[in-house]
Parts: sequence; C-alpha cells; structure tokens
Amino acid sequence: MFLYIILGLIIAVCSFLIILHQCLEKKTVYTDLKNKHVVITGGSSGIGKAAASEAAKLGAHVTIIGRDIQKLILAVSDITAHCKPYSGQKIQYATLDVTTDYDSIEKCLSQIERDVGPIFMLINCAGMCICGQFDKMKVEAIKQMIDLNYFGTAYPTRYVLPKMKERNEGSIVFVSTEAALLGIYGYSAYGAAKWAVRGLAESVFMELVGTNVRLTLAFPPDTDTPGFKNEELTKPKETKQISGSGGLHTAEEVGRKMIKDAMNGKTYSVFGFSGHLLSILYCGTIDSATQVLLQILSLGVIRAIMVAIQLSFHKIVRKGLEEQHNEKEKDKVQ
Ligand SMILES: NC(=O)C1=CN([C@@H]2O[C@H](COP(=O)(O)OP(=O)(O)OC[C@H]3O[C@@H](n4cnc5c(N)ncnc54)[C@H](OP(=O)(O)O)[C@@H]3O)[C@@H](O)[C@H]2O)C=CC1
Ligand SMILES: CCCCCCCCCCCCCCCC(=O)[C@@H](N)CO
Repeated sequence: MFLYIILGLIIAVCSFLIILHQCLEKKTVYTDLKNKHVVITGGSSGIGKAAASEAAKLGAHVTIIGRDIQKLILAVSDITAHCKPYSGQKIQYATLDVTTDYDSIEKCLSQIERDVGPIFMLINCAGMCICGQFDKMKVEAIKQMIDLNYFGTAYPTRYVLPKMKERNEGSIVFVSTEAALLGIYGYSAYGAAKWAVRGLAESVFMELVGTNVRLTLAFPPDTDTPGFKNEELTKPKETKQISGSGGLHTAEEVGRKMIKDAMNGKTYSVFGFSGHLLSILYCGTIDSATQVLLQILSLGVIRAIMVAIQLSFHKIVRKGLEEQHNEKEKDKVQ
C-alpha cells in the first residue's frame, strides 16, 4: 500500500515536470557574444564595468555609457585589456545622463547603433543608492532615486524594445537589488525605485512571450564597488547590519554571473545563499520546471525561516531606537 502511494507520488511529480517543461518556451543559449553589440549604462564603474569586461572577454563590441568622461576613458582602456587578441572588437564610450529627457537618450543610442551596429544586449546598470529613513530623507533625493534608477532604466529599454522585437532577437538586463525582494530599513526611497524596475521587467517579460527577445532581472546583494563605498558613508548602522547579512560580493562575481544568466536566457539572476532564498520566496517569473517544483515543495519551510530572519531584523531596529532614546535621556541630564 505504502509503496503504491510513493510510486503514485513519483509518477505525479514526473508528469507535472514533463507537462510544465513542455509548456515552457525553449530559449536559445548563447556560448559567446562574438560580433554582438553590448551596451552598458553605468559601464564605467563597479558592476557595470565588470559586466563590460566579461562581455569583452566573450568577444562583444562594447559601448559603455556614463556622465564622467575621465572615468569612461579609463574604463575603456581597462575593458579593452579583456578583449581577445586580433578580434577587431570595438570598445567605446558615450557620455549621457540617463536621467535626461527621452529625446536625448534616443539621439545618443541611435548614434551608437549607427557607429557600431544594432544593440544586441542592453544592460541597464546606471543607478545609485541614497540611504536613510524615509522621514529624514531630503525630498529631492526621493525624486532622484526614481529619476535615475527607474527612468534611467525605463527610457533606454523603451528605445531598444521595438527594434529588438522587430529583429526578433536581443537581450535586456535590468539591475534591481535584493532590497527589491523584501523591504529593508534605510532603503525606502531607493528600494521603491528598484521595486519599480522589477515591476517593469516582470511585466515586459510577459509582453515578450512568444518572441525571441529575452530579459534578465538581476537582484545583487551588497557588492564592493565605488558606489557601495560611497553609500556606506551615510548608511544607518541598522541598514549596514541587515544588508550585511546577505554578505559582500565582488563586482566581478556579480557582473560575470549576470552576463552568464542573460546568455542562458534566465529571467532571474541571483547571487549567493540569500539571493537564492529570497528568489524562491518572492518568485515572480518562471525559469524552469525544476525551479517551480523546488518552489512548490519548499515555500512553506522557507517562509518559516524568513519570518525568523525578518524578526531578527526588527530586533536590530528596536535596539537602534532604544540607543537613540538613551542618548536623548543622557543629553537631557547634562
Ligand atoms: N553595489 C551594490 O551594493 C549594489 C548595487 N546595485 C545596483 O547596481 C548598479 C551599479 O552599482 P555600482 O556598481 O555599485 O555603482 P557605481 O557607483 O560603482 O557605478 C555607477 C555607474 O553608473 C553611472 N551613472 C550614475 N549616474 C548616472 C547617470 N545619471 N547617467 C548615466 N550614468 C550614470 C556612473 O558613472 P557617472 O557617475 O560617470 O555617470 C557609473 O558608471 C546600480 O544600479 C545599483 O543600484 C544593486 C545592488 C547592490
Ligand atoms: C543566512 C542569511 C540569510 C539572509 C536572508 C535575507 C537577507 C536580506 C539581505 C538584503 C540585502 C539587501 C542588499 C541591498 C544592496 C543594495 O542594493 C545596496 N548596496 C545599494 O547599492
């Protein structure tokens, strides 16, 4: 009897996997980026520069975009060092502020396409984080977070999408953050903008069903970059502690994995243990039949683990509040 139940369960799971596998679209896997044009906003520093170097290693023509021309020139020389010898790869830069109006973005990207060729992969990496409790944030900073992280991604994406759909090929990478999978103290204005990036990516993903245009949504944890070092200067200690539990990763590791996932047609790109845990729990898109099965079987347990982790985060916040209170009391006495 027991044997029959086990056998039945195995047959049910296998049929589920087979049916789901049939329903999922087959994606072309790219093994290199030879002669493909890869454009990376924010490619002059940190994660974007690491992704650009990886694309160069894989044989792509690379265009990096940023505002600071000195940084761009230095980055082009570093990225060029990763090219294959005698490959004729073009590594170039364009100066553009991605928070400007759509027309300027269109002008810049169409010039780049005329110079190098149609954009095969767009990596939306330009972005930054201003941390702080929402009630203490400068109002301008709240808007800046949306302008840069959301519109700086939405507009270049709007430019490449119709062209990629027309050619029925291409890949768009969205760089969100683990802080867009769950809300975190001190990442309110930034996190909201990156949740918007996630919302855009997952909706566009469904609009791309049936086409050969692919989309990858990356959720990096804390990554050691110039931008990260800068944000650490004003980051509340509670945020440092909570965010730090996801570990500190290198830009090379994140950039490389992001490109690899994009080439394999994965819709989620996550990093380390925390990334995998959060992506199972707060899953949206469907990548593979085995992933869906893993989610179905483990969601309850992972939710229980996450509740414990979230409560430990609340404890960090309460402790911070208590310390502030004690400081105030001390000041009153003096
Ligand atoms: N580092 C981390 O811990 C994490 C980072 N991320 C995200 O990854 C991305 C890269 O971060 P990171 O590598 O740390 O950042 P860096 O600060 O090291 O690099 C940011 C890049 O974006 C460019 N950039 C900034 N503002 C603009 C703008 N208005 N127009 C055009 N380009 C701009 C910068 O060049 P310039 O200043 O010259 O314009 C630079 O090339 C960001 O979107 C960030 O939110 C996500 C999770 C974790
Ligand atoms: C055993 C431990 C399991 C822990 C699971 C949950 C961990 C949550 C960590 C959230 C990390 C958020 C990083 C945001 C980084 C970012 O976007 C900024 N650095 C911006 O630049």
